[in-house]
Amino acid sequence: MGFDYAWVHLNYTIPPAIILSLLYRPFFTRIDAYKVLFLVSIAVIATIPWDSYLIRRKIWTYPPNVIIGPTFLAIPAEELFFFVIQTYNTALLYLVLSKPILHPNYLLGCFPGHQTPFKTIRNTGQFFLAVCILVGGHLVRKGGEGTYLGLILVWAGPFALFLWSLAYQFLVALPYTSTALPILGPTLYLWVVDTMALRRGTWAIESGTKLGIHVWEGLEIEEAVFFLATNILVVFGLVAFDNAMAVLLTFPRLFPQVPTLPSPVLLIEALMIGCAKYDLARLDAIKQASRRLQSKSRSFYLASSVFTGRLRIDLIFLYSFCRVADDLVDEASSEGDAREWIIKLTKYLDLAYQSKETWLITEQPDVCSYITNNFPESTQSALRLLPTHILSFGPLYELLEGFKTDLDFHSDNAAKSSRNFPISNQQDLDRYCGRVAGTVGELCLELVFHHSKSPLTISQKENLVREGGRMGVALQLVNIARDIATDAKIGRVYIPKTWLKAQGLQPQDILANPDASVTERFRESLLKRAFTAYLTSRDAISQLPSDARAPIRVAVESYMEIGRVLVKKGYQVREGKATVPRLRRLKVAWKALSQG
Ligand SMILES: CC(C)=CCC/C(C)=C/CC/C(C)=C/CC/C(C)=C/[C@@H]1[C@@H](COP(=O)(O)OP(=O)(O)O)[C@]1(C)CC/C=C(\C)CC/C=C(\C)CCC=C(C)C
Repeated sequence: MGFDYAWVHLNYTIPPAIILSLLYRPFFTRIDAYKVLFLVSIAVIATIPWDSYLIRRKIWTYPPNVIIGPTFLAIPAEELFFFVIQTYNTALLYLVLSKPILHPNYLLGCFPGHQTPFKTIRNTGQFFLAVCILVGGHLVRKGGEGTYLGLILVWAGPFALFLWSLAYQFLVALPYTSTALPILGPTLYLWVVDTMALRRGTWAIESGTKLGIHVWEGLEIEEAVFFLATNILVVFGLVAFDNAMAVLLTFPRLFPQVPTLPSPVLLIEALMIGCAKYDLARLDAIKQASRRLQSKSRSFYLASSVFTGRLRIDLIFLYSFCRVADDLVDEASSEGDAREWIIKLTKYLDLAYQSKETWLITEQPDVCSYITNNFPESTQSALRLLPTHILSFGPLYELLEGFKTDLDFHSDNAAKSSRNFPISNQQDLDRYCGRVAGTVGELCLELVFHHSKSPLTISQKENLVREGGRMGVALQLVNIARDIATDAKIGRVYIPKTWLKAQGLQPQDILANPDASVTERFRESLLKRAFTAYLTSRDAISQLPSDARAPIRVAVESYMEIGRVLVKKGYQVREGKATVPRLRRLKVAWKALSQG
């Protein structure tokens, strides 16, 4: 009896497991737990017979003085633990690195011209893996020095071939950070650990069944291939799982109901569905919407990565619609054009909500053709994919009312001196914020309620919607406080005239000198109101369904952090706007998630 093998675990495999677990703990979802458990079970079941065979054939051995003692089918307990911990570590590293990824973005539809290169890649991979299996079989049959390598190839090859055939397209499309990195990182680490274990004599590879080739001094080629192959299998398994989930979540027409933890049969079914069945318009809309989110809002992009399932996709669609509508109005070449956009958007909502039976805009030909004929190409998918079957129309019309206030600042023919300033008093400010952002809070919550499994009573929902609306106001006040100078450049002053008058000022004074020291006083007042609203509504978040609680907290906190940065001053400015540094944003998200 000895503790050498246990010592390897204590020093080299358990510490990374603890570090990764602590790092990922706030992000860990039920589906993650399912994925890891699934992978670990398969790894253990698939490795036991193979490993047992190798030990019985004395291809590798454990001196009795390095293991504690208990064995299963000749495999020491420490070795069994190795299967679990290695799979766990590689899986967690994959999860950490894949967290920001929106997997539907990497699904590829059957576009003419796209398939040929992918088929070539698939065939090349299949050919390579088939050759590995055949070479492995040959080496095993021949016996002697190639036996160990042969046994690795015939064992790992078929699993790799199976997973590659199912998920090759995803494996190729995903960024290297979530494929190559979680394979190569742990592989290199285990090569180093293995070298040390072999040198210490914790385990020994018997001569006669190994090639005697070393990758570096002390690392046998077979050991190197073994660790590379096992990490490839773990990552291929996880990628195949995510590929299946992406198909299940992206296409509600193909899979109307997706259980939180889909069965292996359903996962395989999703992987077997040919891309010819994919809804290409929906796929393209998801890609466009997530690109829009990524490029336009750092806070909500970060927050979106912690939402899961179809709620994440629908929130991105909602963001995309809000952003497109806001930009159409804000970036119109004249006030008249902007008003024209609001009329068109109103007509679009009228059409989308006139029929109660159809559940998706994409299935309403009159709405689709209205969109095609009246909106720029780049905005059309955002309008078509707004989940109107889940959202009530009231907040959407209100949002457009809010945009009208923005236009009331302008008057094409008016001289600068006779500009209009519609925010006369605090009530006007509250009404405006409620319209452009309170509504967004309400809409977000409607999506949360729809996608959540936990039941809430009508009065609980009403209370949450009220608080969500208030939280939206808080965020908008932060937005206004941040953008005083950029808004002034386009002739807008959201500081109520009554506040200005109390300081002997008029909106024109802000336009003339938005960076004057007195502006700071108004910024402080706006932030004070923002934080009062935020503190009033913050506790309501803990009454949200458990799966949405932490992600909503991240969305709110990462935006409110802009307010905290503004309060402290000395902030970074990007494109004229105060920003929260990336690391600080990540810390905020991590802290918000840790609150559960
Ligand atoms: C995670 C995710 C994808 C969330 C999407 C949230 C969403 C749909 C935002 C819409 C944003 C938008 C473009 C709205 C148009 C009107 C507008 C400009 C509103 C301002 C947003 C700022 O967005 P922007 O892209 O300009 O960001 P930058 O300033 O450039 O960084 C607003 C400040 C409003 C945002 C308001 C909300 C997101 C509502 C918040 C409330 C909740 C989430 C509910 C909280 C629940 C309880 C119970 C308290």
